[in-house]
Amino acid sequence: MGPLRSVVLCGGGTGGHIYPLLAFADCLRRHDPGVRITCLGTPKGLENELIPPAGYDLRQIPAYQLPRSVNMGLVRTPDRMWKAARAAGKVIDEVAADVVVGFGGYVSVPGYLAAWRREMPIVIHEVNVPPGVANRLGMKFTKNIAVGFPHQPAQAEALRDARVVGVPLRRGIAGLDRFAMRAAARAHFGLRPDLPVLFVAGGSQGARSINLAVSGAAKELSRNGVQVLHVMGARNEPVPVPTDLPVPYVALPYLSEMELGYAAADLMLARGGAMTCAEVAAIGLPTIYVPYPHSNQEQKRNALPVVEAGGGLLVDDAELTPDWLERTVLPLLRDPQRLSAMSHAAAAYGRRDGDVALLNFVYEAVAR
Ligand SMILES: CC(=O)N[C@H]1[C@@H](OP(=O)(O)OP(=O)(O)OC[C@H]2O[C@@H](n3ccc(=O)[nH]c3=O)[C@H](O)[C@@H]2O)O[C@H](CO)[C@@H](O)[C@@H]1O
Repeated sequence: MGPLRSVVLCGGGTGGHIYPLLAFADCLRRHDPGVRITCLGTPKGLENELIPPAGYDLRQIPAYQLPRSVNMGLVRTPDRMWKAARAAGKVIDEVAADVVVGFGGYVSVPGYLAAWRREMPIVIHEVNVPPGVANRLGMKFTKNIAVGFPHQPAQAEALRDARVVGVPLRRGIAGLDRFAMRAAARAHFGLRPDLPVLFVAGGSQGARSINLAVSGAAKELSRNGVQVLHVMGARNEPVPVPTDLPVPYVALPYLSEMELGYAAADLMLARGGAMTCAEVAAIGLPTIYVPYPHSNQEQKRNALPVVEAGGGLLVDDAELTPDWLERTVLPLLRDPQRLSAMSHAAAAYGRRDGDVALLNFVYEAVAR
């Protein structure tokens, strides 16, 4: 029996907040099979599609509008947020939670408020380099703040007391030996074992500008012996790819087993979502980052540190053209030493043990 009997987890809205929650829940269950795990969600959030199928109890609380700024949120906390907080409190009481662990997204604020009112431990985990509004609100109520990556000077004040624990990753990715898995992964996708592979994935939704640039470069890449594994995004209109290519170009709408894509690849082309940054860094996969140009440059700020550490390259969305890709990808894939140096730099920046490090942090917070 571990030190915890019951834990309430909250995080929702986008996958970026739910995936680390699930990886953490799995870790908790592995280490402490007797602990009761309850998750909070709102009726329409993506959490409804991801959490129950993973085998965790999801309780609904009412949705409300998250204030745009942290100060506004505290000064004029809307009635609907308190209503949601009361509903979160009911769940916390019913399951006799020892701690609330939040991963951000609007569903976590009612959890933080309810736990604060009960003077019980709150732990916040932030995946993005710049913390989101929900977590910044929560940070007013606790000093138990864990972050996925070292913070940057701009966040020094908000994250003064934060501990860097890494990002909880799915076991299939955290435990991946991509070189040992390479041949099997390439065979799985019908790729040739002997030619380099560029793996393209634009985050959980896909990215149209990336799709267009890569399909535009398809002929030239293929003529130079580069195979492409391209996840276009389930919600994106598929971009046509030339059919008469001399080497395989495999296009998919979505890939549930991302570890197979990572294992097949020599080089990745990706957005800068926090989970993607954490995953490719942890497994040491050299990556060209094309951050989503909006949302307050959040993705650029996620990708920049690993790029500055030598783990990849960064290109602005507007500059990603087929021509840029050909000029960058072809020489890189012909330079195994450079790829290997990037791989080592990425792996030194990333970490695979974020789930266990966060669990230890939670144990400490509860014991305090
Ligand atoms: C446009 C936008 O606002 N994006 C945000 C969103 O990113 P978004 O959710 O798009 O991207 P992330 O990179 O954080 O996460 C994507 C996750 O989906 C998985 N995956 C992806 C494609 C696929 O086919 N199969 C699959 O399993 C990846 O392995 C990864 O675990 O949340 C992130 C975390 O808060 C933020 O950093 C991003 O800025």
